[in-house]
Amino acid sequence: MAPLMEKGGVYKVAVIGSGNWGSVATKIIASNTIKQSIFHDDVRMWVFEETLPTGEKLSETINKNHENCKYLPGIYLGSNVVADPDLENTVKGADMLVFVTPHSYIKGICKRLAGKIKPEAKAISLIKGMEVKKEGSCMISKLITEVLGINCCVLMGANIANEIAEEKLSEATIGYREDQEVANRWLQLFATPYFLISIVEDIEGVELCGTLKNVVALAAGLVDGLEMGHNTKAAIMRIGFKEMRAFSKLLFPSVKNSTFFESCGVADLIATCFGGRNRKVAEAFARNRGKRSFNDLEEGVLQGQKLQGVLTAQELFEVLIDRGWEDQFPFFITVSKICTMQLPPRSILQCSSVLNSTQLEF
Ligand SMILES: NC(=O)C1=CN([C@@H]2O[C@H](COP(=O)(O)OP(=O)(O)OC[C@H]3O[C@@H](n4cnc5c(N)ncnc54)[C@H](O)[C@@H]3O)[C@@H](O)[C@H]2O)C=CC1
Ligand SMILES: O=C(CO)COP(=O)(O)O
Repeated sequence: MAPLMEKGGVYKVAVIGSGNWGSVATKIIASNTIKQSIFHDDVRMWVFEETLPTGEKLSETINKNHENCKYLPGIYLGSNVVADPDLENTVKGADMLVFVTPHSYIKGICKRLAGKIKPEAKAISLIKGMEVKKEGSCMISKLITEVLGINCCVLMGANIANEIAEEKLSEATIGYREDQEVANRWLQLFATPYFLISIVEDIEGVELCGTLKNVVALAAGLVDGLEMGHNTKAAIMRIGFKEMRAFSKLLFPSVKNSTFFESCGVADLIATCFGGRNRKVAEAFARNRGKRSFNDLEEGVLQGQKLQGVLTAQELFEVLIDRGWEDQFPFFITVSKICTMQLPPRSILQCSSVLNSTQLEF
């Protein structure tokens, strides 16, 4: 296999995205590039530019204070992080591209980048979501590969960004297809003593775990908002986990059972159902008895950060209907109908008994 770069070369890293996780990922990467001679010290981070209430531009304050005061306040990113509002300039000459934006924006970003990146560049997606097209569903890593023509791995896991920002111990999973050498290079870029990473050859399994757990987290938040207690929440998580696995294996028969027991699987499900933003906004939704929409609550509760689960639930609904699988996934169907206010939050409790009675095995 050809080496990723000539020996003695320096890999230049660019991060596309600078939200909550994007900023933490950049901090981790910047702490590693400065220590390891195979990487170029500077890490360029694309900022979707915005003007702060002070009148300053977000990218300018990041470069001045080495802190993302909007999406990750109080955390030093590293003096080798360069915030850049110019997308094309951010990726210029980069050998390693880290994609970490809300999934709804990624297609537009990739289209803008087509033909502007090094042909031999490698990518990794930290994005938890999928794209639904007329021809069927498409994982984000595949979309990146298709539009940019480059290899793309994924990194998913129980990774509540604010906790990793404080360097509290966490694990993550890198998923790859065929080229383990590339996956190892990504591990070198991300691993730290507080961020422990395993590698699995099951890119779809890893990415679907990261994507689908956001829908289960919404259900967990609904249960919290309905004040149903720990047993009900555990039941909802178990049923959701079962549908995650069944759906993943129906969509990609190559998905491995073992992937669900990596950090990207059961661990991320637990972390997100207890500490994530999807859970938080869904709890507020249930407390408001479904009278305020998710969009409305997202704006107020997250202040610029974005939910992935609601859009994913809708995308999942489309796939299930399109494939005629709706009867096999009552939990996913119910969550999506609650999100669009076709069903009240309490229906989450009814759908679990339906599923238990069907006893579907996958
Ligand atoms: N925050 C977390 O704890 C974790 C997040 N993730 C995943 O990382 C991905 C990115 O999430 P975060 O970094 O947390 O972002 P975020 O939700 O904190 O922030 C939203 C980001 O979207 C940007 N944005 C707004 N409008 C835009 C537009 N029109 N075009 C492009 N960008 C726009 C904002 O500038 C901001 O950077 C998501 O897929 C999420 O599921 C994964 C693990 C942990
Ligand atoms: O993916 C996450 C943790 O691994 C974060 O989930 P939320 O987007 O629900 O905060």
